[in-house]
Amino acid sequence: MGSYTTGPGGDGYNEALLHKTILVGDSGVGKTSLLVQFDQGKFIPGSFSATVGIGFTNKVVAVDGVKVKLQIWDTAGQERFRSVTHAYYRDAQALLLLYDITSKMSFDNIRAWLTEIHEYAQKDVVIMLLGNKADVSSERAVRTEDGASLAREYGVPFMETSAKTGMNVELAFLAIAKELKQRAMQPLDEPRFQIHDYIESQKKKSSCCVFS
Ligand SMILES: Nc1nc2c(ncn2[C@@H]2O[C@H](COP(=O)(O)OP(=O)(O)OP(=O)(O)O)[C@@H](O)[C@H]2O)c(=O)[nH]1
Repeated sequence: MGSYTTGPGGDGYNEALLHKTILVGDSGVGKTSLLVQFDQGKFIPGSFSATVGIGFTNKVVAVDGVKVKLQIWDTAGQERFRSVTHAYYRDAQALLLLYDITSKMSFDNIRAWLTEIHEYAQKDVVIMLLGNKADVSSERAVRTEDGASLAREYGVPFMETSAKTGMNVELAFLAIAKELKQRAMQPLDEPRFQIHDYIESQKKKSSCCVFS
């Protein structure tokens, strides 16, 4: 885990170290689309072109007046690239694990992904489960409560997202950035930041994020 320097940055924020975050999940669940939506605020519809290998995007998020730099690695979901991506798990401070709410198989594979994560990633890595493509409600194959229940079982935060509409995309990355910043900077005698509570309170604030 990186520690922060305290000198003021040129833009009024304190300088911060880079936090490595990795997007993982089956091929086609929307990892690249989620990153493009977060980075550029757009969704590129059309034919699906699978990621080959791995690449990253740097993104700076402002958390309570502190710059948190996320280096977000987009991995290829296809099985044949798995050994390449394992090598990147070790240095990751956060992992966003995606399934597609219209694909039961991508959801069923989440347990296998979590086994891999526990095998290759650091013990204290921040994990968040995301059910993506929440905009495609007519083809839903995984109930919201099943996603929430699996997340509870593994003790990880959960939300549904849409890389298409942008629903909860910023919230997911912001929650990760907050958690990483708090872990690095929070004095020991202060109450710990609760990522679950933060996500639930933010979901309630926004009518876009309430599932009924
Ligand atoms: N409707 C809808 N389509 C989405 C969403 N996210 C991704 N897609 C579509 O799903 C397909 C796969 O998306 P990608 O972002 O390439 O998936 P990926 O997980 O990066 O796939 P790999 O690179 O093979 O691991 C594309 O056709 C996207 O346009 C979403 O939230 N809603």
